[in-house]
Amino acid sequence: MAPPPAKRKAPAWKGQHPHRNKVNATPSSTVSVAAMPRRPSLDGSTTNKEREMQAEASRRMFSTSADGQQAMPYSSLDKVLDPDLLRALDKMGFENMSPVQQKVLSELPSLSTDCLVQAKTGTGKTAAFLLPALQNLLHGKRPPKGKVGILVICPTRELASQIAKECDAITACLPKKMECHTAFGGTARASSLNKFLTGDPTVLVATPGRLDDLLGEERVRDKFSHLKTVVLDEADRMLDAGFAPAILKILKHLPPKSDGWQGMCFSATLPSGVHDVVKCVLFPGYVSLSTMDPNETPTVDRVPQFAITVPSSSQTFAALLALIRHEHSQDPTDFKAIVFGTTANGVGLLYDLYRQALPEFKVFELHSRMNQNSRTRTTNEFKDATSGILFASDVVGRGMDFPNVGLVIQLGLPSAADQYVHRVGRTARAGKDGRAVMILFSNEAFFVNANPALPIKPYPTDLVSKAPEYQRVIDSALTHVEEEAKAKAYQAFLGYNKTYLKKLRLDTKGLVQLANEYARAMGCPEPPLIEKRVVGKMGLKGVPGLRIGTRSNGD
Ligand SMILES: Nc1ncnc2c1ncn2[C@@H]1O[C@H](COP(=O)(O)OP(=O)(O)OP(=O)(O)O)[C@@H](O)[C@H]1O
Repeated sequence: MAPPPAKRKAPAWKGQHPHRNKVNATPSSTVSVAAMPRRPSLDGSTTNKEREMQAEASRRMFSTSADGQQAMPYSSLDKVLDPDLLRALDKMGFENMSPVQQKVLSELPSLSTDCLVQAKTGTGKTAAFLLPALQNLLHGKRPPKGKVGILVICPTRELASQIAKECDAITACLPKKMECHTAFGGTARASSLNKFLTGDPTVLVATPGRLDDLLGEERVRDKFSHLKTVVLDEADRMLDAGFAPAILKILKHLPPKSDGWQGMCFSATLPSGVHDVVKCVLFPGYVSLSTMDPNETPTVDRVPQFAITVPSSSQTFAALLALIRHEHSQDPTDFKAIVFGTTANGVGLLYDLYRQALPEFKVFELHSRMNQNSRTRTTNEFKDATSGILFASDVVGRGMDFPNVGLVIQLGLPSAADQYVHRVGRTARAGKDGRAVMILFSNEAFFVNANPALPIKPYPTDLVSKAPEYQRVIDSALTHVEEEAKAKAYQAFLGYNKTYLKKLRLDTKGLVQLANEYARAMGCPEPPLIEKRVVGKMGLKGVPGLRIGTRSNGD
């Protein structure tokens, strides 16, 4: 039986913090770095080469901290963080703190203070919330075995898995393994619940839907009786109209805030109203930290951003093909790109189409119409890929860390400017460079002028005039795409754009005409059939141009 781990020294940070006076709230500046290595594997183990590459990236990625001074090495926190956490960070190649990590670890009155933290995409917020929470667990009153000490809630399944892997890497050197469990939809409820109930889930990373479902059981609620920290990652998204009801229900099932658990809210975008909604998680008097100047562009400084406007939706496919070919010709080495579409079925169509139109590229698809196993497999494959094109919906629009993505393309209107920022944040991560291009058709072009804070410029090369030569490739590729896939994309196009009629300056008749143009662009000889009940649900009953009926192999 190994001797019990030596009693851990109380952290020096309870006294004067060695760095507190050196860091203030001026915006960070970061420099581009060499390619980021493959991420540490699940247990945090990395080969020496990978570790050195990450360390090199760390040295250069955050060569200036949030206040323009030299970034602090983690080795300087030997009196702040547990030595086993520091050892794991060293193995992961986290040699210097990122600006947000430095702020959180050196500016909070204590590591158990409630905080609202804003930092640009790809700058290490995950470790910035895991480290204080884990330090408190290791050096505070540890919850009894089997009880949850840290609860992290995030918007998507893939992000929950990613945060759990980072937690496993950071705790990999602890003398006693710290279990980090996940709870999200699409996975077998019974088996993951059984593991959770019989295991020692010191950390749980969950999406709201599944967590809310599980908390309906008394035996699950009992596991949270000694909760120490609750983190909302992508906090503005977690507290928006979509997720807030589930978050409030979850909080009702947890011990009351008066029990003293720490709340932490993190995001790259924090709209002004966020201060009203974080009250459900943060104590009054919580500390706000930001590595961004209020007037700074919300996207990562180094990312040149462009927009291409095509006359109508029928030129979108050819314009996208021209753009990918042009961007690849400018930087053919390790060409790794993400193309965001607006709906799952629209993304599925893009994947089917460009697999044919771009046979020399490895293409991937990720969206909510796929089963979880396929989503997980594709996520891991694209994380490890050195090149390829991922066609994705917003299921990976926030938080997801795909190393070395050099280009993000967005087709169609993002749901909001903040979503645009998060999508762009899938490139230029960890200090690396990146580029971002939007392809909009004329009705959507208002987005650029409506968001002057976004540094979006016209794309420097005229691709629209080249579209006809690419249209031939698209037309040929479309002959290999199933009619049902086109019909689903057509229906999704109607449903998505119906919510933006006012912004698109369209009436329902104009919307159907636009959708029918899109159908022609997909090579449909006539608009696909759409069921009467679907037309009714969309509020398009009686609008001319629709073909009402049941498709032979439709849903
Ligand atoms: N101190 C560090 N040294 C080296 N690499 C780091 C450091 N901190 C984070 N990284 C790496 O930087 C990348 C981005 O980290 P992370 O995903 O936590 O960013 P984020 O700020 O949460 O991004 P987003 O806003 O998109 O959620 C990851 O690959 C992570 O491993």
